[in-house]
Amino acid sequence: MISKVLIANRGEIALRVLRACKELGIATVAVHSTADADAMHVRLADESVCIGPPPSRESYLNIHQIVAACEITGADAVHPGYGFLSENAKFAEILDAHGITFIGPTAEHIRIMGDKITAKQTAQELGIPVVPGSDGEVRPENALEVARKIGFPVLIKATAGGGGRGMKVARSEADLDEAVSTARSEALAAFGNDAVYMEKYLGKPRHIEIQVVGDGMGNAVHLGERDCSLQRRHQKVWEEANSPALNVEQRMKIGQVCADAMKKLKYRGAGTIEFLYENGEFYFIEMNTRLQVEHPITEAITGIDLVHEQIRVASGAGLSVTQEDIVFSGHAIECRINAEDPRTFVPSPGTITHFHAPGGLGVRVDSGAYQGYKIPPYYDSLIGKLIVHGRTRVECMMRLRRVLDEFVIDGIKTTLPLFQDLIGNQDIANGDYDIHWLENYLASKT
Ligand SMILES: Nc1ncc2cc(-c3cccc4ccccc34)c(N3CC[C@@H](N)C3)nc2n1
Ligand SMILES: [Ca+2]
Repeated sequence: MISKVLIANRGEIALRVLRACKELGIATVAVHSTADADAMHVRLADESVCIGPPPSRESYLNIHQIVAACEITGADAVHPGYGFLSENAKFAEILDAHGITFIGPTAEHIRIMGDKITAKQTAQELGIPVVPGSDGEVRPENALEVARKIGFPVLIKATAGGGGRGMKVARSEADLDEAVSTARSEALAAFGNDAVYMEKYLGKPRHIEIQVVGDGMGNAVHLGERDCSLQRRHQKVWEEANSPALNVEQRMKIGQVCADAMKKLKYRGAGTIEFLYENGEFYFIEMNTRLQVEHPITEAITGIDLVHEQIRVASGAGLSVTQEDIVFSGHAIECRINAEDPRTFVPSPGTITHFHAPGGLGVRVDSGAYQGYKIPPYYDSLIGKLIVHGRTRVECMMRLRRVLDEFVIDGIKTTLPLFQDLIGNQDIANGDYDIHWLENYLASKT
């Protein structure tokens, strides 16, 4: 059984993990940089340890400091949150070597899914539908042959990439050589690994991901999908559960395919299987071996606390639910609130002079912000997540409209006005959008 969890993260997700630990009666250790000393989760934690100066690589990414903080406090488990070290196989291995429980998948599974070529090969072996493409790495000498087999347009992706980093489109044979050599050199520069692979480029897909949880012993469940198509420069802005594009049959089918795959893999912990969805077909692109920012909308429609499940599984207690126990109820939408200008998206750090979170039935605000809190400029600009649930998408949208007008954050600029704009848009009301919709919409407004 786990007795003390060190939360190796900051901001809203650190508070989120702390809340789950407290509900389970588990002691909490917060770690923070000097810039986050007055963060909400540091105040609420049973203990806190300063692990370094503001730069992430000297604090939240500093494995030695985090392991030292475990030794000092006697923490017997670490929750990595998302980002930072959450998908760092070496970190998981080092914790294992110290006898400290890593609340997440095995280092082996983190590694397999972190390499996008092995991730795709593994997905295919497990019966998950994938995007047509190269079976493994492509090199300059075989790129043309592979592209002709796939058919243009093709997309070149870095195997060490993910989240949209290191991708190049080639629309014809004339573009191919340059696309491949540019992708390889950028991948080498960004990830220290120049291996690239090739896929059929899908023009107007939605981005739909399936939440799964496994107990590491061959049991696994799916918790439905999240539609994350509304993105800007690979930063998700607005996410929904369910997807407006799927019906119950499709949901159950792709969910079961993913759950069965996780059983075969004996996957341990929470995970997200990412698909592109186009013309009624699902195409696997990546798997994330971490809890994701947008997990609360899945919690809203299932009533299941995903961090509780992660901790249960890590402690060997197994899943608290079987697939039959899971009921999907209603619709949820998450709006990511960033300390950014709502039109230019330029970061807007500073001190919050007024903070009034909305409330009422079906309203959740996950944020570590408060009146007088100073947003540091060193980290990403997410300051909170607004999650709204309703019995139907229409009711959810009506509630979201009311809530957006109630939310007060003064002293800095935020992206709240963007959502007040989107909530009145006909395409959004109809759920009629793909991965390019938001960037096209924003471009049409300038
Ligand atoms: N074969 C093929 N065709 C089109 C694609 C288009 C994207 C993509 C491109 C641009 C924005 C996106 C937003 C959400 C999901 C995917 C994208 C894409 N991504 C971007 C991030 C990473 N998850 C994979 N892969 C693609 N793969
Ligand atoms: Ca990913």
